[in-house]
Amino acid sequence: MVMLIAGNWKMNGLAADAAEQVRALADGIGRAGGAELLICPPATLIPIMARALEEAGIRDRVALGGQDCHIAEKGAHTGDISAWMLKDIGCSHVIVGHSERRIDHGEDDDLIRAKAEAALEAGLVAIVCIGETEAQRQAEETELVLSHQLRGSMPSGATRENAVIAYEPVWAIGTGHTPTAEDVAHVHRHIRTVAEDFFPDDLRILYGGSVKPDNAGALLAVDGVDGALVGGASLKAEDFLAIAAAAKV
Ligand SMILES: O=C(CO)COP(=O)(O)O
Repeated sequence: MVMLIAGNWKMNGLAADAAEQVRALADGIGRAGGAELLICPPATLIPIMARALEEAGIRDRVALGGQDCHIAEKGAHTGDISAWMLKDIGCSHVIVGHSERRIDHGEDDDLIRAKAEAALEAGLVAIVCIGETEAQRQAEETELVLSHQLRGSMPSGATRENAVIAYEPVWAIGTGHTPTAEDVAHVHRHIRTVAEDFFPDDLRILYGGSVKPDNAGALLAVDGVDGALVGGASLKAEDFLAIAAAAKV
């Protein structure tokens, strides 16, 4: 199975950065091996990146995605962006339920599931994020929390083609700390078992949280890891490509 290496730029990047990163991606794309590449820049940069990737001749190698979407197609929702709008500007994917949205914007599982279902309806692949906090980990509630988030936030009708699960332990995001390979294997096995209960397909499960060029090989080699969702290290094309190069083929 081809791995998906996804970059989440979060709220980073101006037009000049996008142009520079696309140039660097084009220069180094040969190093990415066979991995499927996706970048989710801030919404402001999506059309700029789409054009730049096209001009650089690598639009078919790098997919684009949003970082969030509204549940409705359109309407009076100031500041929001719909899945259909993302599709319209060239996105194929959208991240929903990232812990930063769950925490900063109080998003709950019901809302995230509705967003994921809107994404599917609009023809996007929904990347649904789940993950335990440090306190939940300390309380040994990881499996319980993940089961609950999975059951609550996965869209009905999820298939291998239209949905991806991203396991992102909140305590590993932006901290430089990562779970051990054994822990990642154990958690991914748990997620797969829960997901199998209600989806016929074997869904892709990405690992996210402090993935860097120097640990990508070890994390991506873990049984049950189908790719990575990369934050900080995706902002530099060189690092992003090095992570992609570490993907299993
Ligand atoms: O939140 C993440 C990706 O969505 C992970 O971020 P970092 O790779 O910066 O830890």
